Amino acid sequence: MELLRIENLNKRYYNKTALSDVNLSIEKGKIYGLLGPNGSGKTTLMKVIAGLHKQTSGNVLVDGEPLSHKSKALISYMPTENYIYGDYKVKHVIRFYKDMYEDFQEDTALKILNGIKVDTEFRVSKLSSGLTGKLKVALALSRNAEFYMLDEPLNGVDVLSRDVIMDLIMKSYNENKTMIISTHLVSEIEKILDSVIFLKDGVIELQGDAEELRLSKGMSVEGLYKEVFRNA
Ligand SMILES: Nc1ncnc2c1ncn2[C@@H]1O[C@H](COP(=O)(O)OP(=O)(O)OP(=O)(O)O)[C@@H](O)[C@H]1O
Repeated sequence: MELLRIENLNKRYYNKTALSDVNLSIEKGKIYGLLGPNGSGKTTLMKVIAGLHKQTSGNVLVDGEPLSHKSKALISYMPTENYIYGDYKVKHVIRFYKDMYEDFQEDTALKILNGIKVDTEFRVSKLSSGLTGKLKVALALSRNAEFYMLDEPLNGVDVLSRDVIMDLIMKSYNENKTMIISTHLVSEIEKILDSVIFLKDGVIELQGDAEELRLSKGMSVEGLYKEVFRNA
């Protein structure tokens, strides 16, 4: 069943075209990889879907309806930038999320943070970049949302932390949840993706089922990515 439909979406910042005639259908219960190099438009696309940027033209429909307060509440969006106030202790961030989001599950957050050894008495500014990355993902996944968008969750964290983050994503996923994960670290993320979207200079270059693409093209998604973006 379709959760999100994007029709003829264009986004321009002044004279820069960030997204050009994007058409997409996102089905419920799947994990999508939004893959592309720096500047390809991944963050812009997520911000438009999250309702944080207004498109220049085109339609974004969630459950068949244009973006609204109601549809935005279904989406748990993790921005790529470090948005958490550094002077807060982790426990204050949790309180903030609890106040901010009706679907935030404090017990889940505390369990995840305990499991990944993030002390809630710690100040956010004192966390390593690996722990900050894990905290951001843990907060986004602790919302009982229908639709998760994680923008570059593997960026700036070491290889071991990447494994922990992927494990968190897989443990919180179930067939009632839909996820879009953006990254340029394709080899790491490939194994958890059902479907892939290649974005190049604001244009969807390729999209499809990850397994079907591997079979039809005779290579991994990473191999395909390198082929498509080699001259980007
Ligand atoms: N606020 C803005 N004003 C002007 N141009 C912008 C703005 N935000 C993004 N852009 C431009 O739009 C294009 C797409 O940027 P975007 O951040 O969406 O790409 P991205 O794939 O997420 O890249 P990255 O991985 O570097 O975050 C880039 O050329 C970028 O410079």
